[in-house]
Amino acid sequence: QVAVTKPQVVVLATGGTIAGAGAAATNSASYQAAKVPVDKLIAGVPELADVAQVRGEQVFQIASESFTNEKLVQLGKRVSQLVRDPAVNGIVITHGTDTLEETAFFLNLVIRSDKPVVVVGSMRPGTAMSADGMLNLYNAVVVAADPASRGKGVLVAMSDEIHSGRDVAKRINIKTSAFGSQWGPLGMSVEGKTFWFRLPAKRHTVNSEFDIESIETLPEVAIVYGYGNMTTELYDAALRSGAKAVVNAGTGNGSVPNYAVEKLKSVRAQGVQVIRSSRVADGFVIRNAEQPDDKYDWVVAHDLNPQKAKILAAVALTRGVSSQDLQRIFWEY
Ligand SMILES: NC(=O)C[C@H](N)C(=O)O
Repeated sequence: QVAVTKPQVVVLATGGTIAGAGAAATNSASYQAAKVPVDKLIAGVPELADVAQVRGEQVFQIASESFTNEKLVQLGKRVSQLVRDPAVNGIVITHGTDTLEETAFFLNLVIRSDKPVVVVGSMRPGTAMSADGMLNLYNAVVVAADPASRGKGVLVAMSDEIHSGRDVAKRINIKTSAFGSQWGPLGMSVEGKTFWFRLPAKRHTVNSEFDIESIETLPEVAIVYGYGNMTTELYDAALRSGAKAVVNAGTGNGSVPNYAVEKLKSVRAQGVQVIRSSRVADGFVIRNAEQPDDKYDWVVAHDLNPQKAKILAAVALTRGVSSQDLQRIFWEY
């Protein structure tokens, strides 16, 4: 009998609700995130051994709202190291769901490998009734172990769906079906198998011009939320914070109130990039509509939500790009 070696999958644990614990089985929303260590998470799903040779590494133990740029860079460098190990077939990252879409997009931009990198979280702690973490983790390992997942960019496995790390966003915070993609999921995982329906059209991972190996820090990028009767002093605060770019999470098509235009022009005049994005959940900003972006030398975020636009701007600005180049990057990634 020939011994069949299973694919090697490394689970990098960072905390979140998937590692959370509550006082009672009825506590689906009140619990402490980032409590359960990675080995216990893996041991909790013995079926993982049918899919892959799985080993865990505890990178952080935090709720994802506490992720910082330093932690993003540290995690990215560890992923990059592991994917260059010929013995490793795929990576799973367990992560809190609050900023999961930011980390997944960041890795999608800077990991230069076609090996599957899959980010996963849960909406209920493992101690709750109908906890979703076990199946999500199982599905994530299935996706990471499957050669069919290669070359599709960083993926997110949540609630049986496989999403592109670029498109996916947390859309509701009280349901297990919390994540969705504006342009639909790429596929599904069902009973240990993956099913694919579409591919990402934007540049990612192996085709990216960015590489975590040459990134040591990320510049500050601030988001200013647009609303009726908004306080334009928020832009001043962004400048004081040392931001190299300001993402305007504008109303509608990234619109800017008439009383805020001069302020934003002065932000740009001080060498800070201005990126028009939309506060609409599935927003899509058209260049030179609402505001004359060519004239003001502003950039539009295309279909990226403000927090994704922040990630792309931070990665692009590690290179000190011009506003024209920044706009090209926003069309291409
Ligand atoms: N569902 C979760 O994971 C929420 C938690 N606050 C986190 O992002 O870590």
